[in-house]
Amino acid sequence: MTKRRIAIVLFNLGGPDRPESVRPFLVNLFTDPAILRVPSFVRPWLGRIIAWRRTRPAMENYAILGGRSPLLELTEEQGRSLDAALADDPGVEVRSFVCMRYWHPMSDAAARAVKDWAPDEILLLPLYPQYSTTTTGSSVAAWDEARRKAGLSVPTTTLCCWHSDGGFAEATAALVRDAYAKARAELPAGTPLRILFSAHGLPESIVTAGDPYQWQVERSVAAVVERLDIEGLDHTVCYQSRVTPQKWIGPSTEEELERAAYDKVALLVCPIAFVSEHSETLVELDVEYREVAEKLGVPGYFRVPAQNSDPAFIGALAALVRGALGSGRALCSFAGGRQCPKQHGDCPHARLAADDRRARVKEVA
Ligand SMILES: C=CC1=C(C)c2cc3[nH]c(cc4nc(cc5[nH]c(cc1n2)c(C)c5CCC(=O)O)C(CCC(=O)O)=C4C)c(C)c3C=C
Ligand SMILES: [Fe+2]
Ligand SMILES: [Fe+2]
Repeated sequence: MTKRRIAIVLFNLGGPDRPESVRPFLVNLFTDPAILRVPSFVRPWLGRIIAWRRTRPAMENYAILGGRSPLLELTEEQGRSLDAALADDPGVEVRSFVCMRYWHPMSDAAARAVKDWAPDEILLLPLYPQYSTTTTGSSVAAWDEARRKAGLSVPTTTLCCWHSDGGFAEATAALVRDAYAKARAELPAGTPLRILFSAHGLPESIVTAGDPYQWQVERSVAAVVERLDIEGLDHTVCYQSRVTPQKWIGPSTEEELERAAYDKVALLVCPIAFVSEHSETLVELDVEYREVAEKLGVPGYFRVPAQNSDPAFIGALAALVRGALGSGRALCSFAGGRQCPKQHGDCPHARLAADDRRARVKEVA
């Protein structure tokens, strides 16, 4: 029996592979219309200026990691683990391809590699659990352009988001449970412990324009907390990595460090929007925020590791792949495996999130 060949395209952001790549990587990022929302005649100039200004702090961060981001290796390993998890599935032959948005391998190279492999079907799988126009939306748009250029026309399913997926929530809860127990064992008896679910921030204007990301982050946290099932658990959601002067969604992770110092509670920080280690976990959370927490006198600072190729997490991805195969449509795991009838950014869940956000903005005003 011939097997159906399935290409899984793993989307992630990408990161510089050496110090000289930092500036062009940042130029790619800040000239993306999904990131810099200004008229198109201004964007190439303004994007380059912002990238120029961001280069030095970014280089300092990557220097701590040996001058490069570990994201590509970790994503490739996730791909190999996913292929291994699906290797014995009957009737299909699966191969993962990494497709980064702002540094190599980017969409053009990924589309060519997929075409050379000649799949019967393609599954676009963002390694972002929550949908944002700035991440998954941008990657899907870049992929679509690249696959057209490559002359690749194969039935394609897009998994738009999997923020509340049970397998993802359970795998994440298991990592949190383990780190929580270790933190408790290290802390003096009676020291209160709070979990900070720290997600990448977004400019507030992007969220009020209807981006469902913040709403989906809150759904992810609720799904993990439900599975943790710890009585009276002290936890909160906060947002890190602000890099532009506009107002970003909050509370910021820095504000939460201050509140923890004031409340005299130790912190366990859990990245909730990244499923791999990279500069924003290894430098921002592990070095910068730890230093701030120590200076502020927070009585303890611990971190939950990112999922990387954790077997339970890879198992959850494999289950998502099995559920999505063969639909040939845009899917949203939040719809319980049913397809989103509209474009990814316009799915009913995105609208639901936007309505919810507007209601909250009105409440505050
Ligand atoms: C306006 C700027 C940015 C928005 C909006 C944004 C959204 C966003 N990003 C991630 C995940 C990652 N971001 C990474 C790096 C990175 N992101 C920005 C800016 C925005 N991101 C910059 C300038 C950088 C470069 C690093 C730096 O200068 O500090 C990375 C990769 C990091 C690595 O190790 O290579 C990831 C992953 C999410 C999930 C998100 C919104 C939902
Ligand atoms: Fe980012
Ligand atoms: Fe949806």
